Amino acid sequence: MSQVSNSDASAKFAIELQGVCKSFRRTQVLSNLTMRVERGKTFAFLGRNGAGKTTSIRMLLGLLNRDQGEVRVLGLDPTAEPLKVRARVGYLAEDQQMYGWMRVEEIVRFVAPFYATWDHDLALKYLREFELPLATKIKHLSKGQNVRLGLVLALAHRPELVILDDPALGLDPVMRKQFNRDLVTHLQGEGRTVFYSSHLLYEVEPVADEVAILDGGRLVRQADTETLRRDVKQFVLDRSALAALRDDMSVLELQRAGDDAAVTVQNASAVRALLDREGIGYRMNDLNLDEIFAAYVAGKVDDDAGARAAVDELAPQR
Ligand SMILES: Nc1ncnc2c1ncn2[C@@H]1O[C@H](COP(=O)(O)OP(=O)(O)OP(=O)(O)O)[C@@H](O)[C@H]1O
Repeated sequence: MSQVSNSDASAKFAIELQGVCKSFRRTQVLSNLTMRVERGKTFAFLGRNGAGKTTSIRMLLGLLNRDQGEVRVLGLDPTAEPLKVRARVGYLAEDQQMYGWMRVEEIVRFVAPFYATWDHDLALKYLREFELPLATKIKHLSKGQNVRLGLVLALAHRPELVILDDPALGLDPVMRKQFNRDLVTHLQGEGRTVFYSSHLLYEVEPVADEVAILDGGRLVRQADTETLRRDVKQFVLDRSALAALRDDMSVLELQRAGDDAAVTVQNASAVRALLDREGIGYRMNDLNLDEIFAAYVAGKVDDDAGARAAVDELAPQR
């Protein structure tokens, strides 16, 4: 089993979780979560509501203790050194509430002293670029302006790692797009690591280098986006051909389409080679990340045995 890093300066990974478990009372919320985020990457942390994303993020920030396992953020244990971690991390919470009575310019001055590395000129630059009115009280900002202000406060101390917890929650589709554009413009390409949690895959698809899919507190897949697109495909083939593939498909989802079966697999090149070898006709469909995400979290197939049972159910009886 690999070990987590112990030196912050040399840590290759901005985030490392090793065998992390967490329960609230008797409910297990995270089960043996192991995940690594390389520095400089934009990493999408995906899961449906309640999958355990916020719980994981609270651990990364040292706000919550794990029951088991190891956590390192920039090489530091956030439970042991929460302040050191917070000084180097920018954090934007979902639905972040700020002091409504403060003016934009006041909250920037209020937050600045918490960070030794605060760059006031940078804060002003972001405020200008995001067209945030300095003299307006926070309670009078629109939702979109509020999220952008949160981003300014999360970025102006030039953090090495930025953690965004469903940041675009509650924004309309146009604002979400704009927010992602802001993100790309201001974060990517500066060597920063961005850890972006969301339950909307299409939202992060254009910006993510790598994706982790969390389902019911378990990591079901971590891969770079290109690999996911290459490996996960849908095959449409005659149901009678299913039996030949029964033991060699890594099935995520299986649907009947008349006499055909539509099978989403996570080992497309192997399945393709097998079908070609067996002379079985098929159509192979590319999937977008939304469809891939749905196959992992909504597909009825949990494991190899489940996949075989599903194939048997769908294959025509002899
Ligand atoms: N303090 C707590 N006490 C009890 N249960 C909790 C607590 N915090 C979270 N949970 C439960 O843990 C599970 C995971 O919650 P979490 O907020 O981490 O999910 P999430 O993936 O961030 O979901 P969302 O997208 O809805 O924010 C949920 O079932 C939630 O009800």
